[in-house]
Amino acid sequence: MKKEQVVNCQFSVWYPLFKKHTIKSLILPIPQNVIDYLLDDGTLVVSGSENNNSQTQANNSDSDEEDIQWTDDETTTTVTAPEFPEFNVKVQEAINVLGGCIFPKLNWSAPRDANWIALNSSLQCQSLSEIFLLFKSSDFITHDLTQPFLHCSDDSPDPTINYELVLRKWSELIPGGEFRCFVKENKLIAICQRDYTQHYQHIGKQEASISTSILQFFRDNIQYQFPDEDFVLDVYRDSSGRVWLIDFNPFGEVTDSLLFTWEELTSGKNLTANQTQEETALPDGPAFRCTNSEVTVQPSPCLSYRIPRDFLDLTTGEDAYKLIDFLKLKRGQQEEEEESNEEGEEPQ
Ligand SMILES: Nc1ncnc2c1ncn2[C@@H]1O[C@H](COP(=O)(O)OP(=O)(O)OP(=O)(O)O)[C@@H](O)[C@H]1O
Ligand SMILES: [Mg+2]
Repeated sequence: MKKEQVVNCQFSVWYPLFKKHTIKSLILPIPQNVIDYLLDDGTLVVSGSENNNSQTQANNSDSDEEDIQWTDDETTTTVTAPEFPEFNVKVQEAINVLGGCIFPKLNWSAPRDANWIALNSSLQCQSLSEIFLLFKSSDFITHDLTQPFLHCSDDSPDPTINYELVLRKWSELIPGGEFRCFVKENKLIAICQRDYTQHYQHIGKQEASISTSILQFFRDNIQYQFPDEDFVLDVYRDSSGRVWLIDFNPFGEVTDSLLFTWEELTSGKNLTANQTQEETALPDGPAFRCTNSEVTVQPSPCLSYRIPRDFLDLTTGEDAYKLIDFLKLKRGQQEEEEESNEEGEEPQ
């Protein structure tokens, strides 16, 4: 994979070319101080909300009246969230233009690994502070900011990247309608169900018509129009059968090959489909793979980014037995420590 391929998959490169086939979106350049804030590990406090300010002021006036000294601990420092008033206004205006609810991305990635941290467990945002919370919690966003050219084979210096906040109008996409398409030398060679962790009955049944409509969409609107000849295309087939463009990704290791392997895709050899495809496959059409039965259902790959279930149960206090186990464990540890302290004492 070449650095130029990665550059070409940035949202602001492809969006102007394919605007009418995808979800309405707005792109805002990100100021350097905001990038610094996103990269700063220490500042977990989330800024960007005017509501936060007014709340803090109200609290301050309360405490003035009562004159309570909450803490005199010298080690306690108050971390205040940095504010970006101008950027905040621009983002809020853009969110309003897009109908009030948006899906946020950086040049390439969405914070898919961080949705569990959001109050609604979703990537739907209505303000900059919600976007910041997701971005600051996401390894995928950090990847875009720190190593966008990982796995590139050319030694040339890294191209300069202008970071941009992409705001996409929120759309309720049904996971069973999403497909990833692999394009090599301008030929659509493979199509895969995007959410391969689940079995969707309709996909297996409608394989031929899904394949035909995606191939038609590709030929009419994408082929020879993207600045590269190798790329990965994500599409959505809505309930009326219309195909929409969702995203472009580099043709290489950084992109998840789902039910195919990169070896198969790059060599083009053994690029066979599901066994069922034999009767339905288009001659010379793309190989099509989907999850065929409940047996092959897998856990979501993003689950590993979440905090362990036990932590969650303990913090919510929902599982009393886990709390008891935890306290027993703690007591056991204390007793062990006390014993070892006693043993370690030197006779006088
Ligand atoms: N506008 C939108 N509204 C709601 N959900 C969306 C929207 N755009 C994308 N999604 C959902 O989010 C998922 C990820 O979106 P997208 O492909 O843009 O992210 P990505 O970071 O590029 O992912 P990948 O790393 O797999 O390429 C999509 O599969 C879709 O389910
Ligand atoms: Mg993508």
